[in-house]
This record gives sequence, structure tokens and C-alpha cells, in this order.
Amino acid sequence: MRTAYSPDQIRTAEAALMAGLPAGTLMQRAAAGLAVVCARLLTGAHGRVYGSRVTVLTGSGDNGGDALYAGARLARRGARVVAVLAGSRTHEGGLAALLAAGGRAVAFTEEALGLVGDADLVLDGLVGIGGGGALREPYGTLASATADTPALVVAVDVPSGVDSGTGLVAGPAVKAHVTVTFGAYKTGLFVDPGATHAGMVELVDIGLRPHLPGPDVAAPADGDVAALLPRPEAESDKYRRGVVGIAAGSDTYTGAAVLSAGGAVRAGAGMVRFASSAEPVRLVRARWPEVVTTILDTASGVSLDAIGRVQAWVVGPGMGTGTEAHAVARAVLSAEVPVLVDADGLTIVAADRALLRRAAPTLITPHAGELSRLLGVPRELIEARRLEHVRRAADELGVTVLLKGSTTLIAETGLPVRAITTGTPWLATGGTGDVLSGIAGAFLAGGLSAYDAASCAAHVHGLAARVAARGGGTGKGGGAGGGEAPIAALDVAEALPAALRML
Ligand SMILES: NC(=O)C1=CN([C@@H]2O[C@H](COP(=O)(O)OP(=O)(O)OC[C@H]3O[C@@H](n4cnc5c(N)ncnc54)[C@H](O)[C@@H]3O)[C@@H](O)[C@H]2O)[C@@H](O)CC1
Ligand SMILES: [K+]
Repeated sequence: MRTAYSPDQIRTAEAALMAGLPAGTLMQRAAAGLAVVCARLLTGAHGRVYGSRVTVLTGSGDNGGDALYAGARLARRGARVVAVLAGSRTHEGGLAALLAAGGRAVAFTEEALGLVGDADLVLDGLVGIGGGGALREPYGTLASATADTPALVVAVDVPSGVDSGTGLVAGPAVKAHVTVTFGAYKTGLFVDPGATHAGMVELVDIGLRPHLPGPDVAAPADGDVAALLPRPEAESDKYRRGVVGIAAGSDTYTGAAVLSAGGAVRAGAGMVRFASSAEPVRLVRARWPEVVTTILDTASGVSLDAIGRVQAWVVGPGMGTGTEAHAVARAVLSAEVPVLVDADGLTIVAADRALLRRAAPTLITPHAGELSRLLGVPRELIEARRLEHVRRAADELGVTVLLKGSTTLIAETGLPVRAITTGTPWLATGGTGDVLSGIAGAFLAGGLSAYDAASCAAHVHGLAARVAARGGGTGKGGGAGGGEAPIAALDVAEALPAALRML
């Protein structure tokens, strides 16, 4: 599991580590690691470090110091290094080291701005974990210039303009190809929009690990998900593997039902029971003959008694928001098993929050718009401050929350937020969320906690989308020349077995 920490956690750990070391040791460790990565990138792109052009954007804090010492190391290997001094102060030791190694330094001017475009590699040492709010000038202008340069852009610790504690970008920000971060990952590198600005993130060990507390955010890798997933054993039967109930679809919206059921079937549920009105039941039976279906008669009040035992429920996709749908949601949420609420189910609980007051675990899977209705907060604010709002939703609603997005976030009170980055932009298409609900429902029924079921489902869903976009599933999303192509939601369900085999 890759783990990330808030700037306060990092500073506390650094203080503890520094207490036992000569002054400046950590900065030297950081700069050495940074220079190694830069040298490797330059060698990869141009065959050598010697003669390459490096521009160091230098702010007034220690982030600038790291960049200057790394610039000095590159200058000693023959790189032509120029530092653009953008701050009101400059790290003295770092500047002296750069000049002694044959580098140059210039003040910020229009001309200096040209050095961003003329470099082979730009090192962003404007601000690190000490940054706050939108970048002031001239930092903002320099950060914007990194978007247009043909150079490799390497951010020092954090891309300047990205809030290291939240991933928030409040103005111009450096868009890096690679971010070299020190000691531990910073939360803002895992959460969009910060994660996108960071590019590939490389961690340089400076000895911080023994001093770190429990993480702020954690990003599971394939192996972590594989270890969590329920695997059938010799004595497993369909009941032990987990029976998931799905209450989804309506005579108006039938597709969501087929997709949610498909997600559950392909993710390995022992059995899927499906309950809805006649038309979605007919279509689910036609597409997934292994699903056991029940036509719900809502005329005389909803009862789930005839459906048989389930270990978890999924409620909401395509079910509508009328009186009958409300009655179904109420019946499902009064069951004493874990329940996943999605889509129309979220609209229903937004209007009747009391439905979420229950003893068994509840997982909700909103996108930013649905969370906006649940919290009464504008959608744009949720998009900009995803971490804050996913946590707030978990605390306020007392449930596990999976917030969909380019990085999916999962929050439960008292636990690190999980960040899932396996997705692809091709996933932003209608119906993929319905597939996710089925996958997570299958994992809940298989015995995972809501937190782990949500994390594993989002991870596997993202992998399946990638497989499908490359044409590797049985879906029809095959891209020419090994590239990626658009996918349909059912392709994601069909690619699940291939994705699970990859773990
Ligand atoms: N503390 C440590 O032990 C270590 C720190 N290291 C480096 O030190 C960095 C932190 O250094 P600092 O605490 O000096 O802080 P930074 O260098 O990250 O930034 C602080 C400076 O930026 C200015 N600033 C803040 N927000 C700004 C904005 N929006 N626009 C323009 N200027 C802004 C501040 O006025 C201050 O001068 C880390 O990110 C890392 O790069 C590393 O050398 C490893 C060891
Ligand atoms: K930086």
C-alpha cells in the first residue's frame, strides 16, 4: 500500500529525524536523490547529462534549496545549469554550491522566462510543503510557462501551485512529467487535481519512515487488492462465496439493471438475486441467465421476504425516485445486511436521510453531483476539494463513502482515505457506475468490509476499463495499434475476469 501524509505529519516526522542528525543532512539526501532522477531522465531523453540545459526555478524556501543543490550536482556532471531566482530571498548554501559547481543564477525577468522554453529539463523548486493558496507573482507566471515548454518538467517534492495537503489547485500550477518527493508521499500527490499535475511520482528515501504516524491517505497496489479479495476455497459453495441482492432498474430505465447485475456476476458473486419490475427482470434474465430474479409487486407494499437470503444488497441504479422506488429503498435499507446505495437510491436518501440510520454497514457511491445533493454543497466546490468533502460525508452521514472521479476516493471515519488511481478517462461514459455497484455488491456479499469492498471494486473496475479500452476483454473496445479506444459499460463488466487474472 502506498501511503501519503499531510504536511503537518511530514514536518513532525522531519523534526524528529533531524534532531539526531547534523544540520543540512536531510536536504543533502533529498538533493542527491533528486539529481539522480534528473540525470536518469536526461540520459534517457538525450543520451547524456553533459551539455544538457537545465533551468532551476528557485523560490525563497527550502524547496528552492533542494533544487539548487541538485542543480549543483548536475552542473558538476557537465550540465549547463541556470537558476532563475524568483523569491525575495534565496537559499544561501544552495546558491553558493551551484555557483561553485559552474552554474549560473539570474534574477526573474522576461528574458529569464525564456529559459523555461529553452531548457532540456526544468526543475521546479518554487514552493514545496510550505506553499499555501494561489501562487503569487512571479511564481504564477513561471508555473504557467512550464505548460508550454518542450522540456522535461520535474517538480521538487510537490508541483508548485498544488496544495500538498489536499491536492487543491487554486490558480496557476506546475504541470510536471515527474515529481520527486522526499521521505514520504504527500497527500496532495494522490488526490486530483494535484495527482494529475504531479505526473509520475518518485519517492526518495531520506530516512523518515520510522518517524511517520498512521497515514492520511493510502493507495492500494494490485498486490494489496489481490490479498484482500475473497478467493473461493475447495469447500466453498455459492452461499459461502456470497449471495448479493440487487434492487435496480424500472420499466423506464432497464439498462442500469443489466449492467449492475453484470458487474456482480463477472466479479465473482456466488449468486446474484435480482428484484425489480417486470421489464428489467425480463432483460436481466435474457442477458444473465445465472441470475435468480423476482418480480416485485409494489401494489400491496414492498416485501423482500419472497426473495430469499442475501448477504448484501445493492439498491438504486435506474430504479427511479417515485413512491414505489422509495418503498423499495426503505425495505432494502431496513434489512440487517450491508447495503450499497447508488444513483437514484442516493437521490432518495438525500431527501430522506433517516434511511441511512441503520446498524449494518452502508456504502454510498456518489459522483460529485450526487454528493452535492447529499451535503447541500455546490458541485464545483466538491470537485475542487474532493478529499475534504468525501471525509465530511463519511462523518456527517455515518456511512462509508466512495466518491467517483478520475481518482476515486473512499472515506470511512477513523480510517485513512483510500485513493484509487487505476481508472482511465474512457471510464467517463454512461453506465460504468452501474457496473461498479454490482462489483462492490459482490465483494460486500463475499464478506469484505464496506471500506475494503469499495476499494477493491474501484481498483478492479479501473483495471477492467483499461483492459477493455485496449481491446483485451471480450468487449468491442479494441484499439488499433495497441492503443486505447472508447468503451461501453458492458465491455467493462466483460473485461472483469481478465482484470482479476492480472492481480
Ligand atoms: N524540513 C525538512 O527537513 C526538509 C525539507 N525539505 C524541503 O523543504 C521544503 C519545505 O521548505 P519550506 O518550509 O522552506 O517551504 P517551501 O520552500 O515549500 O515554501 C516556503 C516559501 O514559499 C513562500 N510561499 C508560500 N506560499 C506561496 C505562494 N502561494 N506563492 C508564493 N510564495 C509562497 C513562503 O513565503 C516561503 O518563503 C519541502 O517541500 C522540501 O522540498 C527537504 O530538503 C527535505 C528535508
Ligand atoms: K516544487
